Order: sequence, then structure tokens, then C-alpha cells
Amino acid sequence: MRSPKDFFAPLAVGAPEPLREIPAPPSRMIHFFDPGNEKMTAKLPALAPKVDVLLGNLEDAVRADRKEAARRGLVEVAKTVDFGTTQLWTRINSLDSPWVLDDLITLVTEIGDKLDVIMVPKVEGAPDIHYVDRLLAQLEARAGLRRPLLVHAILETASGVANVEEIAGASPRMQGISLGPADLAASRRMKTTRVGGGHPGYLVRSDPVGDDLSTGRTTYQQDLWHYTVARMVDACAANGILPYYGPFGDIRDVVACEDQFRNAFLLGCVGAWSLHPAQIEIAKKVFSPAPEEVAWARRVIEAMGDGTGAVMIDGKMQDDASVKQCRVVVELADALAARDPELAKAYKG
Ligand SMILES: CC(=O)SCCNC(=O)CCNC(=O)[C@H](O)C(C)(C)COP(=O)(O)OP(=O)(O)OC[C@H]1O[C@@H](n2cnc3c(N)ncnc32)[C@H](O)[C@@H]1OP(=O)(O)O
Ligand SMILES: CC(=O)C(=O)O
Ligand SMILES: [Mg+2]
Repeated sequence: MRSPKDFFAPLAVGAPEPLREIPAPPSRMIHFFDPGNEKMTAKLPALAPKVDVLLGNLEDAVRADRKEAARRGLVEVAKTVDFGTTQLWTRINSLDSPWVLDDLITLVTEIGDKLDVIMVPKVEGAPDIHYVDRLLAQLEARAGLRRPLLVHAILETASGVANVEEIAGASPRMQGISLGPADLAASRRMKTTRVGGGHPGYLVRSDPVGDDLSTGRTTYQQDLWHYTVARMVDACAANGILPYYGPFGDIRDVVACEDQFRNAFLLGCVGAWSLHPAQIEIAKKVFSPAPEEVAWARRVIEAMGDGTGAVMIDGKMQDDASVKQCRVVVELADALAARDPELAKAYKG
């Protein structure tokens, strides 16, 4: 057992020093593509400037007989496509699969210098992260990498949710966590067959008026994912890493997708997955604060001077805490403005 003082020591001789702070460039949408699908990879040069993160997916949604083609495709794409400032991530196969060892060996040694984040599916607890952590350090040393690869866990097992705090703090490589509503629903034996989003059966009903139990009682659909997303956000924030909503599988229902993404944004998530080009603009819209919110936040910060005391603005009390809330919005707006000239203009007012 290593001492807590060794938390930031490299796990292999010659591996790069772990980072003390997780970089947080905009990552409003993690856009998934199948690197073995030539039709999709042909679109990457045009997609790269439109998204914050491109993720070459090797796990679920890639057929078993296409796993090697997908891995080879990702190596090819990483070596040939100009991603500009857009991050390149990958999702490896699960740790119990026959493919994961070759995924890690091939990707780290051949394109480790091009990859930013490795997403690990079906994480059950800290030991899964420790395994990946040590293996990555060995491979980084072998490949002579100067920059440590970061790790992102998918929260998609009941054990993972039970252990989410220890997963978030398991390694200095931990960059973030995404909700995986499909596998998580299966793991928990939830009775929804949808990939993310609500369910009309999960609801509350207003009380009856008088003795009539069946008429005039409004129902309100509830969010199946509220508990898990809120817990994930706390675990991430407490450990200085980033929370994300995962996939919304009903590609056609752009309205409900926007709602689900917005719930996650308001609760603290920094982004969501886009599975189809139609979801890119939704994520961009939702995870970029509205210009009026940004203008309001700047106004509060300015009115609060050194950030202490209390003032009234438009009938609303502001104090030290609301200044901190406003700084969250302004810091995000500044980071997005640096990446997106259109937003830079909108946020100037
Ligand atoms: C629970 C989980 O694990 S979620 C994560 C795993 N799942 C995924 O990664 C799924 C990724 N997405 C996809 O595979 C596809 O978008 C699908 C299967 C959902 C739909 O694909 P299609 O039926 O081809 O959709 P559609 O016909 O609307 O596609 C329109 C065009 O966009 C392209 N396209 C579709 N999805 C993507 C994508 N993610 N990235 C780039 N291009 C895409 C199609 O190739 C098609 O191109 P074309 O006009 O040149 O023919
Ligand atoms: C995101 C994912 O992998 C899932 O929902 O299962
Ligand atoms: Mg999954």
C-alpha cells in the first residue's frame, strides 16, 4: 500500500508526472464516432471545428467482429486528421473484455501523444481505476510520452454508483465521469428500455378533490436520473473533476434531448454526449450559458465590488455567495468566448 504522500508520484519509472489540476477546456459535447465506419470518419475534418471533443468509440455499438477494424481506424484517424484545438478522446472496451488490453497497448504506444482522455466503461470501484492507472503509466513510459493521459469513468453499474466518491478520487488522472443510463438501468434492473431521458410511468399525481379519485388529477413526469446525476456532480465537484450527462438515445426527439441536457447543465454538468450530428447543436446551445445570464452575472459581480457585503439589484438580494455563483457563469462564458468567436460577441453584449 503506497503512502498518501505518493498520490502524485508516477506509477512507473519514466512515466510523466501526474497533473495536480485537471485542465477544463470547453467540453460541451463529446461527439461519438465509430472509427471503423468510413462514412463517419470521412466527416471528421468537417466536424472537428464544430465540436469540443471527438471520441473514437471502441466499446458498445461497435460489433464484435469490427473491434479490430475500429481500433485500427482510430490509429489512422489520429495520425491523419487535423483536429485543431478539438480534443480527441477514446472509449476503450470494458476491463473484462477480450479487447481491452490490445486497445490500451495499441492506442498508448501508437497515438498516446494525440489522445487527451481515455474513457473507461462499466467502472465498479476504485480498483478498476487503479488497474488502468498503473498500466497507463507503464505504457506511457514505454512510449516516451511527456504528458499523462487522463481517465474518464462511465457511471453505469449499481456498484459504480455506490462507490462514485472513491472512483472520482481514485487517481490524479481522473478527468471526469459520465452518466451511462442504459447499462445502469440494466444493472439496477430498472424497467425502462430507453437510453436516457424520462419515462411516462415515473410520475407524481396531484391529490384528489373530494371523493372522486379518477378525474381532474394532473400528473407530472419525474426525472429518473435526478438522484444519480446529482450524486455524480457532488462526487466530481468534491474531487476537482468534471461531470457529464451521457447519451440521449431518441435521436429524433430533439426537444426532450434538450430538456434532459438542460437539467444536467443546471445541476452542474459541463457537457453531454452527442451520438448523431443532430445533437451537436443541442449540446452547444444548452451548455453555453445564455447571454442574458452572463450579463446579469457580470452586473452582480461589478455591483458587489470586493465581493463582500450585501446589495439589492432589481429587487434581489446579492451577497458573497451569489457573487460566487455569478463567477461560475462568467468563468464558463470567458472560457467559451476564447474558443468560439460567435459566443465572444454575444457575451460582450
Ligand atoms: C449506450 C451507449 O453506449 S451510447 C454510445 C454508443 N453509441 C454510439 O456511439 C452511436 C453513434 N451513432 C451512430 O452509430 C449513428 O448515429 C446511429 C446508428 C444512431 C444512426 O445512424 P444513421 O442511421 O446512419 O443516421 P442518419 O441516417 O440520420 O445519418 C445521417 C448521416 O450522418 C452520419 N452520422 C450518423 N451518426 C454520426 C456520428 N455519430 N458521427 C458522424 N457522422 C454520423 C451518417 O453516416 C449519415 O451520413 P450520410 O448522410 O453521408 O449517409
Ligand atoms: C453511456 C453508456 O454506455 C450507457 O448508457 O450504457
Ligand atoms: Mg454502456
